[in-house]
Amino acid sequence: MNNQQNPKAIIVIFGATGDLAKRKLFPSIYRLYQSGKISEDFAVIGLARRSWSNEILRDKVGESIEDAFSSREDLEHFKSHFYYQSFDVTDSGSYQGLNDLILELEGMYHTEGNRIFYLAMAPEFFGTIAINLKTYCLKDNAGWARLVIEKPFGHDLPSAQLLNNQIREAFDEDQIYRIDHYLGKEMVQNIEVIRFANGIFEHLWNNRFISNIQVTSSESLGVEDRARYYDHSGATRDMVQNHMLQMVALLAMEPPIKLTTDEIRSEKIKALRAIRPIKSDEVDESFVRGQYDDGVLNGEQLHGYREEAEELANSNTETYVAGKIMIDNFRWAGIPFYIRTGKRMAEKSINIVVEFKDIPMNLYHQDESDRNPNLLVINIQPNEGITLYLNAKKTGHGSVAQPIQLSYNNNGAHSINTPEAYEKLLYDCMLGDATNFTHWDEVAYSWSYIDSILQAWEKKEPDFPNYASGSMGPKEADELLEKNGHHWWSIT
Ligand SMILES: NC(=O)C1=CN([C@@H]2O[C@H](COP(=O)(O)OP(=O)(O)OC[C@H]3O[C@@H](n4cnc5c(N)ncnc54)[C@H](OP(=O)(O)O)[C@@H]3O)[C@@H](O)[C@H]2O)C=CC1
Ligand SMILES: O=C1O[C@H](COP(=O)(O)O)[C@@H](O)[C@H](O)[C@H]1O
Repeated sequence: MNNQQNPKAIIVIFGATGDLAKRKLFPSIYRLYQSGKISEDFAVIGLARRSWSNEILRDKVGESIEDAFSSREDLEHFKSHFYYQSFDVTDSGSYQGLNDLILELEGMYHTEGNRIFYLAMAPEFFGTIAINLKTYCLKDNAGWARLVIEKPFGHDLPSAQLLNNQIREAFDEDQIYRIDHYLGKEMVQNIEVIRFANGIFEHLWNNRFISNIQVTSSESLGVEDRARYYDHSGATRDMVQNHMLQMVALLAMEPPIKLTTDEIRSEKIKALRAIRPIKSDEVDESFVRGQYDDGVLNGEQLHGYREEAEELANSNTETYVAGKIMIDNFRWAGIPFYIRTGKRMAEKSINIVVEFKDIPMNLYHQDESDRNPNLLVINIQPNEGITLYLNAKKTGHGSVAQPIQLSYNNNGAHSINTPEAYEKLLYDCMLGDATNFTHWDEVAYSWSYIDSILQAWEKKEPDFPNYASGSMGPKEADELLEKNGHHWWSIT
């Protein structure tokens, strides 16, 4: 890892006219600039087919950071670092022109040959771009070259493997930065610190003391204007294969021997490898899928998924998934990791609940139903913080125990913090720190796990829609936990 604090680089964004660039990348680069993390020595080249000019790109950049800039002068100066080139990634002639522009800007901005190629485009282009960058010697320069790849990384294991082979023809594994923006979220990064910097937790972090772990990422938004992508993907590929399994890996992994990229990744890989594969005839016992119907959320009447766009009218794509993941290793044997994620649910919330086992003889709660197990809750979004649920004496009532909460609130400047996550990850990439990016082996184990679930589902037509917009998902997701004597904890 390079410890240089003000990295210098040319950032080339493939797909600069798109949604991701506008909503996440431009604001993130601005915040890095504003906070002094990148100095004057950077330039951004935006590429896409439409015939924009530098001025048009700069205007768009300005619009995307409208609420954030500190002064007009500062904004104009920042925007002047942006350059646009009309570019078709499938046209080899374009790459020579890009090379010329990069060389010119490297001279102007003294970026020492450091280059980031950020692929903010549909994944079918990733392989072509990577190979062309090699063919036209764009990656063989005096400084470092890094390739940032957006999700989805493939559609299943074979397509991900194919894509990876194409990319690896041009770039080494340590030059590839596969983005999972959940790994840039402050409280997701906090999981390791909470676990490995606190004796009270790490000693209890196993199947002797933990009853179950629940990971929820619920969204109140629906499919919005991403129907074409989403209907081809569904919640399992969109959220479970990456974000949800990454959080499970961080919760389940063994302590790394050092806080280095390789050691942390190696422990995450081992955790993912230990996930028990699901046999196709057992999928229904462990996984539940759903699709949202119409319903009411915050007083607003909402359409069901199939009414959101014409092409969704007969869709059987799942917008909700809940599952029970078992990890077959010494630490976790027998302990379920429950996950759930879905669109158009009652609220936007990402949280982790670690439910501890009860003590052998509870003197204060003899009736099973009125026990309050100790919980460790990690709130990731929109609230950021940690809460420990304990039992303490009820004041003035003899020996009556009541649940209390010890809370730490980390809510800072960012409540809905996706751009902030991108900002951190982009900076990590500039520093050469790949810890919070996914290694190919993590991607491969995750696909291999979910492929069997998806294949089983493909064979059976679902009974959709099966949950109301504004609810917490289908009732089968509650039954999934009830079978084991558990229930979802409702945490806000
Ligand atoms: N948007 C989001 O919130 C998220 C997006 N992602 C991923 O990021 C990537 C980009 O997504 P998003 O920005 O939403 O997609 P968009 O469809 O909004 O943008 C696609 C971009 O690709 C350009 N493009 C398409 N074909 C070509 C071509 N042949 N040559 C050059 N440029 C081309 C388009 O510009 P033009 O038409 O001018 O050529 C446009 O700039 C995808 O992989 C997506 O899955 C991941 C997480 C979240
Ligand atoms: O990757 C994705 O994530 C978002 C949810 O991200 P969050 O940071 O707001 O939790 C999801 O809406 C989208 O469908 C998916 O592609």
